[in-house]
Amino acid sequence: MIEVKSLKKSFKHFEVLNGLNLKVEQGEIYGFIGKNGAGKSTTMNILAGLSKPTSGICLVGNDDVTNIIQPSDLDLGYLPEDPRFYPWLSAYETLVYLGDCGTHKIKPARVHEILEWGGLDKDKDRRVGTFSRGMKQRLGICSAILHDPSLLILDEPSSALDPQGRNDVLQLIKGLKDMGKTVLFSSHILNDVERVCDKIGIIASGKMVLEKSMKDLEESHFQSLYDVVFEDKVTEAAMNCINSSERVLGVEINNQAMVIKMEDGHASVRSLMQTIIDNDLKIVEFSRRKRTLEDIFIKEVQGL
Ligand SMILES: Nc1ncnc2c1ncn2[C@@H]1O[C@H](COP(=O)(O)OP(=O)(O)OP(=O)(O)O)[C@@H](O)[C@H]1O
Repeated sequence: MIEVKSLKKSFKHFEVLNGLNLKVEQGEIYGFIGKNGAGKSTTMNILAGLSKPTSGICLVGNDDVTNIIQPSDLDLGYLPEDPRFYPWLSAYETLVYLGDCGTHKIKPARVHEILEWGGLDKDKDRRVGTFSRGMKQRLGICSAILHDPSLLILDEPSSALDPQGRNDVLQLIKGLKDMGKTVLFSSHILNDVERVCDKIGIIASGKMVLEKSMKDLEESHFQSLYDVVFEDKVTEAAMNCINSSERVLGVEINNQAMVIKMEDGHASVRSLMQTIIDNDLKIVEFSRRKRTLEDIFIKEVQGL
């Protein structure tokens, strides 16, 4: 759906994108993350046909956006970082107005359908100037989807919102996937990205430093550390037994909670379990520690 290769963009002598590669498959929710000023909006503006790259390939669907003359010809919906609306118009009037602007003339029935989908049907006659940030952001997503595009590019759709507002927006993003849409969205809130994305891309120093599906990421970022909580305090003898058992590299204990560092490989857990059973220790919790997206993000952008 989106294929970006060796994308470069400079503002006068200031190089923001320095050979960025990015690939979004059809039907995917893609989380685009990076530090402030990393170049996320710059990339998204180019993809939406709103800005020209210095060089590189940028395909969106069947269109080469580097040559696009009229951005509204593209089969995509775009939500800018800070969407603005006429405060004196109601939500309904806003969508009717926007629906009348482009090449597609949107019918009132579609406006009602989209307002209902965005959870704004009850507030459709209220002036947008009285809307909360969360409502404005939902209206922004409704505006982006009004003409039923295949791809949605959403610049920080949830970042300025409270937990309820973020949850509402994330639910809408999931709803877009259920409709078969492809979504590329940027965010600073890594927890939001983890909740809804199929794939993530981390941009740093003008390049993509990591691009992986969440599934691959989860598998490759498991650590060989196990957190075990026992029902009773572990005796020194039992602890020594675990510590000296096959494939255990180290043990830390704090009352009933133990952190066990193992050699890599699935067989390790079986031998650890056997040692625990042999020592007649009752387990309350047993989990493998995973690096969070935040750990991964910090590691990838560190020192660049
Ligand atoms: N029109 C412009 N002229 C000059 N510099 C620009 C222009 N647009 C963006 N920049 C600069 O390019 C860099 C990347 O900006 P961009 O908005 O793409 O970053 P971002 O990753 O979206 O950041 P944020 O998360 O803060 O929104 C920034 O240093 C910004 O100041």
